[in-house]
Amino acid sequence: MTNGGKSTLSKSLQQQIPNSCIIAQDSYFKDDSVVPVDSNGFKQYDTLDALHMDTMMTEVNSWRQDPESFLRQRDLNSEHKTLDKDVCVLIVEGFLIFNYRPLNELFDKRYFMEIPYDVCKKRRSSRTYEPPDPPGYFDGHVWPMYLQYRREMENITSDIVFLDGLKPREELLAAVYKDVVYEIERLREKD
Ligand SMILES: Nc1ncnc2c1ncn2[C@@H]1O[C@H](COP(=O)(O)OP(=O)(O)O)[C@@H](O)[C@H]1O
Ligand SMILES: NC(=O)c1ccc[n+]([C@@H]2O[C@H](COP(=O)(O)O)[C@@H](O)[C@H]2O)c1
Repeated sequence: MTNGGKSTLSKSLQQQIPNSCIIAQDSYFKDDSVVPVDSNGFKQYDTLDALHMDTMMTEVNSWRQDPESFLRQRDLNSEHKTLDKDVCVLIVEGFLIFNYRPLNELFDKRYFMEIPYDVCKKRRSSRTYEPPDPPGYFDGHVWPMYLQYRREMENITSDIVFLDGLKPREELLAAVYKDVVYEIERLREKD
C-alpha cells in the first residue's frame, strides 16, 4: 500500500543483503497524458493500467536471465562482500506487485506493509508526487483503489507475510532480514 514504508525497508534491505538489487514499481508509471480521468476528474493512477508492467517484467526477466550481469550493469556488485556467490536477491517493491499475476508467481517471499487509514492519509499528505495529489484524491481515488486491490490480492495469493508498518524501521528491517537470510540458506541447500 502507498506510504506503508516499502521503499524505506527495501533500501535498507538492499544495503544489508549481499548481491541484491531493487526494482521499484513506481519507476514504471505511464506518462500523465495517457492516464485516464474518472467522472470526478481524478487521474486513475492507482491501477495496473497506469503502469508499464510489460517494461517492468522485461527488467525482472533480464535479472532472472543473468543476475550477476544485471548487478554489474547497475554497478552494485562491487560494493558488496559476497557471502554466497550463488544466491543473488532481487527486491521487487511496489504498491500493486501482487496483483500482476506474471510477476506475483515469480516471488520466493512476499511481504506486505500495512498501516491504518489515518496514518496512511497523514504520511501521504506530506509526500509530493508528480503530478501532486489534487484535493480529495486520497479519499476519492487512492484509498478506494487500495481496498479494491487488496481484496483482489488476497484472492490471488495466500502466502503473504503482513508487516505492521507502524513498527520502528529498525525492527521491521531486522525481522525481514532474518527471514530473507533463512530463505537464502534454504535456496542454497536446495541447489
Ligand atoms: N517504520 C516507519 N515508521 C514511521 N515512518 C516510516 C516508517 N517507514 C517509512 N516511514 C515514513 O513514511 C513515509 C513513506 O515511506 P516510504 O518508504 O516512501 O513508503 P512507500 O514506499 O511504501 O510509499 C516516509 O516519510 C518515511 O520516512
Ligand atoms: N510516480 C508517478 O508518476 C506518480 C504520479 C501520480 C501518483 N503517483 C502515486 O504513487 C503511488 C504509488 O507509489 P508509492 O507506493 O510509493 O506511494 C500511487 O498511490 C499513485 O497515486 C505516482
